[in-house]
Amino acid sequence: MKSKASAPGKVILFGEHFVVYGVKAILCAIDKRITVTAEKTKERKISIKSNIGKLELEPNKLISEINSPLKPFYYLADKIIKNYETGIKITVESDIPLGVGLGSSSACCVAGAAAISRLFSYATKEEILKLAIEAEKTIFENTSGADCTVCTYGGIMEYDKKNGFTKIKSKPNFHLVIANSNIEHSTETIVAGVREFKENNEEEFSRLCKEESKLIEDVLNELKTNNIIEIGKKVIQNQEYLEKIGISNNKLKEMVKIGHSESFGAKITGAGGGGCIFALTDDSNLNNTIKQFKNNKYDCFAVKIDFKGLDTF
Ligand SMILES: Nc1ncnc2c1ncn2[C@@H]1O[C@H](COP(=O)(O)OP(=O)(O)O)[C@@H](O)[C@H]1O
Ligand SMILES: C[C@@](O)(CCOP(=O)(O)O)CC(=O)O
Repeated sequence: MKSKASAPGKVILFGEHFVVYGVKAILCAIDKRITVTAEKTKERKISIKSNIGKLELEPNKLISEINSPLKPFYYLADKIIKNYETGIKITVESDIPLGVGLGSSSACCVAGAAAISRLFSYATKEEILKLAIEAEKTIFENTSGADCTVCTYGGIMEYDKKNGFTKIKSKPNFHLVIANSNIEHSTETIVAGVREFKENNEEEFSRLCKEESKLIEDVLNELKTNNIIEIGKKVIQNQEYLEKIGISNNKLKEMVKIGHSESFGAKITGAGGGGCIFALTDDSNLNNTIKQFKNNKYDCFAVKIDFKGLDTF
């Protein structure tokens, strides 16, 4: 018997970095997925195969001793097979580029938790989310859980540190054109850089947090009526705030400019310093926005918001 599950990636639409200091952020799931297949094996081993490599180990190893990007899967399999006399084989298929802020790690943890646990018993989405966050902590100890939450439930969510997650009811029909800078970035290093900026510019940073909060409230209002033109203006404004805190660079600025030329607005998504930007479009300017990136030799692809979240089959 095989158990299969897939989970979407995500983008941060608004509020990255400021969210670390208590401001709300808005995230959405995207229609690019990771699919995980799990099956029981007679031999008591955990074997994992993915496009990024392979791992085969006995159960009961210490997670801290495993030096592999596949360790979240090992963590999940080891935990779940503890009470059973079985081995497990896991296969990962992905259409989410890795390490550029599009939530590949959360999609892996959510799809992995669902595929592996449902091989043995029915687990609710809440239980799967809890397991997925534990697995993600084997890579990022300080994860807020926001990414795994949006990958599990799909749609658009607001999130803040104090109040957690609230699903946003509207179902906007926009397309996001995502362009990849192909510059690797470390979220941790960039978050530390922003902390330094904050410490050296307390007043300015506090003002920017207030402006970002106001911007997010405006976006939440505009989302009720799907006002893409106004939302696009907020995208541009949010990018200005991100520039001020120093997470942009010449390449990202150029990409934002290209994205902006035909769309309603473009900004960095995620930590910055590298990774991706998105341009907000609808049917009227989607193709021209893609054309602009392609003419300038940038990798890009269009996504829509995923309203399904975790899927098991
Ligand atoms: N195709 C894949 N196969 C196996 N693991 C993956 C895959 N894609 C992502 N991962 C997991 O997610 C981690 C990447 O996480 P991260 O650098 O945060 O990227 P992202 O920003 O895409 O989430 C990898 O180290 C690995 O643990
Ligand atoms: C910069 C930050 O706000 C988001 C980081 O996003 P990502 O890892 O690039 O998806 C950090 C955080 O919220 O923990």
